[in-house]
Amino acid sequence: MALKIEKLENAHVGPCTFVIERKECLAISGASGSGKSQLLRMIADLEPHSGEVWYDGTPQSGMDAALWRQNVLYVSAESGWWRQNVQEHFSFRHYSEASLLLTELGLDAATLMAKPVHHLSTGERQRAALVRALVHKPAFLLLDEPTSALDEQTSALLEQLLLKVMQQDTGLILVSHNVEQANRLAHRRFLLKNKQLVRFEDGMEKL
Ligand SMILES: Nc1ncnc2c1ncn2[C@@H]1O[C@H](COP(=O)(O)OP(=O)(O)OP(=O)(O)O)[C@@H](O)[C@H]1O
Repeated sequence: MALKIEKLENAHVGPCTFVIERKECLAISGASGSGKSQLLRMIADLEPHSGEVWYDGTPQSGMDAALWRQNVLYVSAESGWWRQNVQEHFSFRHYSEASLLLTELGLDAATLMAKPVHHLSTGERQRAALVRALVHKPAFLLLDEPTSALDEQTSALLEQLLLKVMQQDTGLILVSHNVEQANRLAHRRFLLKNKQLVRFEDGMEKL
């Protein structure tokens, strides 16, 4: 039950090759513009690329794109919303689970669900976007700076939730500038440098 990334490459990043198992967290850091988001977006099949990604033995090129993105789900730091109110982005069958998750993230679920998206704060929108992804129970979750708009206390709630999600069989690829957060969550850390992923441990590049 793994996601295998093989020689994945576009003009901005790669070729990158690595494997991540479910229940595992792999953190990627790197300078602004080094290609972290591009890498996640290629893995989620949201950017043209060469190379291949395999999900539990099935290649990305052999799976319907919508199904792929449900299993290998990218959550951007700046989420897109397409309807007026938050609750319109959740199907009825996901509503109670979404409410529980929003509460775990320190939000008043009923109030937030009823709000127009454009009335949410940046941090509220960021948490709601994560919940919108989690209700689909992805096998692998690709998180792009998931706490960039959150205070320390709320970030801790989100990290607790991510640990729980991992225990429930989801693999995480976490892009984060927050070293402490990467150390708390990740089993392995990588640095993206000169378009390549370099193993990174104890603040040192590992050859
Ligand atoms: N749609 C696009 N068209 C052209 N170039 C792009 C596009 N998106 C990203 N790039 C370029 O690709 C490179 C990598 O961008 P990317 O967003 O992956 O960086 P990042 O490491 O995630 O940066 P940050 O930490 O600032 O979010 C940058 O040079 C960026 O300008």
